[in-house]
Parts: sequence; C-alpha cells; structure tokens
Amino acid sequence: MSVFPSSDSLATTPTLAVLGFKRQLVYHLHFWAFIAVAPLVLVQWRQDHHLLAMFLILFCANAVLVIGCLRYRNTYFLRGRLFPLLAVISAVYSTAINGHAGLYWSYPAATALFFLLPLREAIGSNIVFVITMSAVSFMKFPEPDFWRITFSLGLTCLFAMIFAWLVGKLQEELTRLATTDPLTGCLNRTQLADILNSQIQMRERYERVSSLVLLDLDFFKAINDQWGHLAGDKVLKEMTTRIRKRLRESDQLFRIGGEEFMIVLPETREKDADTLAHQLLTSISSRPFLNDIKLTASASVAEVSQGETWSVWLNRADHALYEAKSRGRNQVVNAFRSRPMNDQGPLFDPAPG
Ligand SMILES: Nc1nc2c(ncn2[C@@H]2O[C@H](COP(=O)(O)OP(=O)(O)OP(=O)(O)O)[C@@H](O)[C@H]2O)c(=O)[nH]1
Repeated sequence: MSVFPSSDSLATTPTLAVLGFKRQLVYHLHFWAFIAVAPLVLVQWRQDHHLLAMFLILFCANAVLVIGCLRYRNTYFLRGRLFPLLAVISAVYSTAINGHAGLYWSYPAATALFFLLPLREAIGSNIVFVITMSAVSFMKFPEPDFWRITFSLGLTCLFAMIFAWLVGKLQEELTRLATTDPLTGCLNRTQLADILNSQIQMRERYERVSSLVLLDLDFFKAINDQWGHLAGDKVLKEMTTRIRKRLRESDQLFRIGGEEFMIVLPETREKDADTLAHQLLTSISSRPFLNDIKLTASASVAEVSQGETWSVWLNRADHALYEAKSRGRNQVVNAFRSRPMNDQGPLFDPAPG
C-alpha cells in the first residue's frame, strides 16, 4: 500500500514517479529503523550505556522528524543526512563497547547508506565506515574475527553499492524511455507542462523571456502515401537532425504530434525565435530529404507573456501555426502576446513573418 497515495500512485510524470519512489524508500527505512532501534534505547540505558542510549534517542528522534515532515509537510528533513551519520556512529560505538552484539548492526547500517545518500557520498562514507569498523574489530576481537568482519562487511557494502548503482541506472533509463520519442529521440509530451512552466517562472521571477516555435511538415500524409510509411519515418528522423543542428544546448526539442515539433528557446526574444524559425524552414525546403523527397514546413513563434499559463502560451502558438497553414503553408506566423479578456484584437501578427 502506498504511503503517499495522492502523489505516488497517481504520478502523472516520470519525474514525479521517481520522486514518489524515493519518498517511499526514505519513509519505510526510517519507519522500520525506528521500530527496530526504539527498544534498544531502553536496553542500553539499563546496561548503563548512557552515551550509546543518547545516540539511539537522537536516531529515533530524527526518524520521527523525517517521517512527520515527509507525511505532513512533504519536505525531507535535513535531506536524510542524520540517519546514516547516527547509524554509523552508533554501530561503531556499540561494537566498541558491546562486541559482537553491536557488530551485527553495522550490516544494516552499511546497506542503508546506499539507499539514503547519493552514490558517491555513500561510497565515501562506507569506505570510512569499513575502515573504522576494521580498526575497532582489530582492537576488540581475535585476528581471525577481524578478517572475517572486514571482508564480510566489505562484501555487504559492495553488493549494496552494485544494487544501488543498477537501480539508479534503471531509473535513468526508464525515465529516458518514458520522456522521449523512440523514433526521433526528441522529448515527448510528458515533460511539456513542466518545461513550459519552468520558463514561465523564469519570466515571472527574473524577467527572463523565453519563446517557443511550433513546426509542422506540410502535406506529410502525401509523403507517406507516395513513398511509404518507412520512408516517412526516415524523413522525420532526418528532419530532427536538421533541426538539432540549428539549436543551442539549452534549447529543447519536442515531438508533440506525428509531424509536429515544438522547440522551447530559453532566454530568447520573439525576434530571435522568428529568425531561427525562418532558418529551420529554409533548411527543410532547400534540400530534398532522402535525396528525393521535397518538403516544406509551416511554423509559428510565440514569446511567453506575463501572467499567462503554459496552456495559453501553447494555444497561442497553436493558433498561429493554424494560421500559417491556412495562409498557404511554408511560412512563419508570429503569435501576438496574450490580450486582456475584453480586447478583441487579432491573435496573430497580420504581416506574414
Ligand atoms: N511515417 C510516419 N508518419 C506519421 C507518423 N505519425 C503520424 N504520421 C502521419 O502524418 C500524417 C499527418 O497527416 P495530416 O495531419 O493530414 O497532415 P499533413 O498531411 O502534413 O497536412 P498539413 O499538416 O495540413 O500540411 C498522417 O498521414 C499520419 O499517418 C510517424 O511516426 N511516422
């Protein structure tokens, strides 16, 4: 059963799904660690191990805070750094004063580091942890035990590291598959709202203006009909390559429909976006695709206006693209800025781009 039903089981984007997975992991680790460690506070206190009991109380208090913040405020208390730190200190100290009874706790502690910390940090912390545990076991146990402890703990860390690394890679790969179009490698619609929203925030907070370009191939159906669907696919790939050649690294290219593309241009005014759109149309129409197929495209340009939502922004661009098609295709139309509700002025720049 999900701990955060509203945000996790109904995640609408891969990014939200990954965040939900991480929150569930952190929540369960802290919850079950609390259940396991809380009784030990009493045991250690009764055995007059007051310092260790204090560490364990801190550990439990941190677990309660993390669980509470995650559940009720949706924040990550101290980014989970205290759990590994206290777990490691408690395990080392407990081994030093309790011998084997403390040593057993070092194995779950070492594993937890890989689930709570970024991989590099977890590797670094575990190296320090294994070395410290080895030093303590060297002083505390006979030599054969020292070797057994060092190797078994090292192996546990290695297995946990491999697992965490592979889960991270799998996560990246699944996110990539879920957010990109397999034919062209462009972003698909899943990230569209997030990326447009981030540009809107840049406009609202820092007055940094972004623009978007919509680009749609003209009469693409005829290409499929005449040359076949496979050739159509190759045209779409080549088209993507041609577009990419003209983009900056920070620009983002989406395929939002069969033969419709969207380019988000951060920190770009409408004038510059318009120049780019014209260059793109030229690069499409000036050279045949697959050596034989002549094509043109229509495009629209829209600079983000103050106070508008991403869907209004995109809608303006969409209307302008429709206008470019109805004016005869192979041209760029600039969408006018958002108007106040009672303004009945035109949606498009009356002069074709
Ligand atoms: N080869 C190929 N064709 C696709 C793909 N996705 C959509 N299409 C085709 O793209 C064509 C789009 O046709 P329309 O929407 O009529 O647009 P159009 O023919 O380009 O006409 P205008 O946009 O009005 O200029 C359809 O024939 C779709 O089958 C794809 O992934 N590969």
